[in-house]
Amino acid sequence: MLEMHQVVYRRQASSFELSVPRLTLKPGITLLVGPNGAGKSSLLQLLATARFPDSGIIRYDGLGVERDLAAIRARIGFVPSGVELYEQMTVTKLLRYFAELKGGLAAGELEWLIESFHLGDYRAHKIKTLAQGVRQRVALAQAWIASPSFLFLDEPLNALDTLERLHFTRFVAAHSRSRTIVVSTHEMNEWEAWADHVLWFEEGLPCFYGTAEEWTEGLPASVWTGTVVQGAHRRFDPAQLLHIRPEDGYDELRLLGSRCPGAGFEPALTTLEDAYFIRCRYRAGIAGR
Ligand SMILES: Nc1ncnc2c1ncn2[C@@H]1O[C@H](COP(=O)(O)OP(=O)(O)OP(=O)(O)O)[C@@H](O)[C@H]1O
Repeated sequence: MLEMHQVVYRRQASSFELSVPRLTLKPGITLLVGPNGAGKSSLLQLLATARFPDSGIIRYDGLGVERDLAAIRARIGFVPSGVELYEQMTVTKLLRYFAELKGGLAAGELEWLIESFHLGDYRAHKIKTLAQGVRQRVALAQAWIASPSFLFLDEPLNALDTLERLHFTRFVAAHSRSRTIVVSTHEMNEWEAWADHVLWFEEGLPCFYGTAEEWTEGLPASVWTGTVVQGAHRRFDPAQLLHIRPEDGYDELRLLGSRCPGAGFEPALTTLEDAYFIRCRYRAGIAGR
């Protein structure tokens, strides 16, 4: 359990302020979403103890940084955005080095990391020679050293190819039980099947935290799919339109609306990303904002 209480953090050399009055993050996968500059990376840096708040408290299963920083850090795995790795080290040496910082490798752990993150072909390769996606896999692998209870992943799918994205999201899901994992992402669709909770940030403030079901329920609009004659989509507000697929003589539409947009339309399942669009578009109409 991860608890934040009256946390305020002001970013130096900018007017940005992050403020979390009260928030308890539950075990499982929490998707951290919000626009550029909302404070997602800043929040993850605070949670990972890479930065400290100006005021307020963060507790990790009851432990606080003022007394138990080393013990807390030993239980955290962190992948910052744009992570920098030691370019001259080989993959094996780098993983061993990160493991030393966390108290050493358990028996078989190095092999498990190399296998889990598909790094077998790169053991003896220097970091500077690796493609971006392979570097990212090394960055992800180091976060799993020592089986952390808390994982903070800043846009972890960046640079991964399509198959590796699927592999990684499945891997995280398979290892999310009894861990608190916070994943910042602009790609909600890729986490659709695995997200337990959603945390929405805007301008340094949390404006929603709840289960994935709560995120998609009770919204002021739904998603509708249907067909219209070609060009007729122009009668809809462009902000409502999610997809337009031109077919032979007609357009297939997917759009947001508080009621059925007309004959030939039917309700569609609201995805996590749809709910994000709805919440942004109808913000003023959503209670609790
Ligand atoms: N290195 C920096 N120096 C000074 N200010 C910064 C720096 N990085 C971010 N900021 C400020 O902090 C604010 C929050 O940035 P942050 O990176 O936490 O947002 P974010 O939600 O992660 O954005 P993105 O989706 O683009 O990654 C930014 O608007 C910016 O003003």
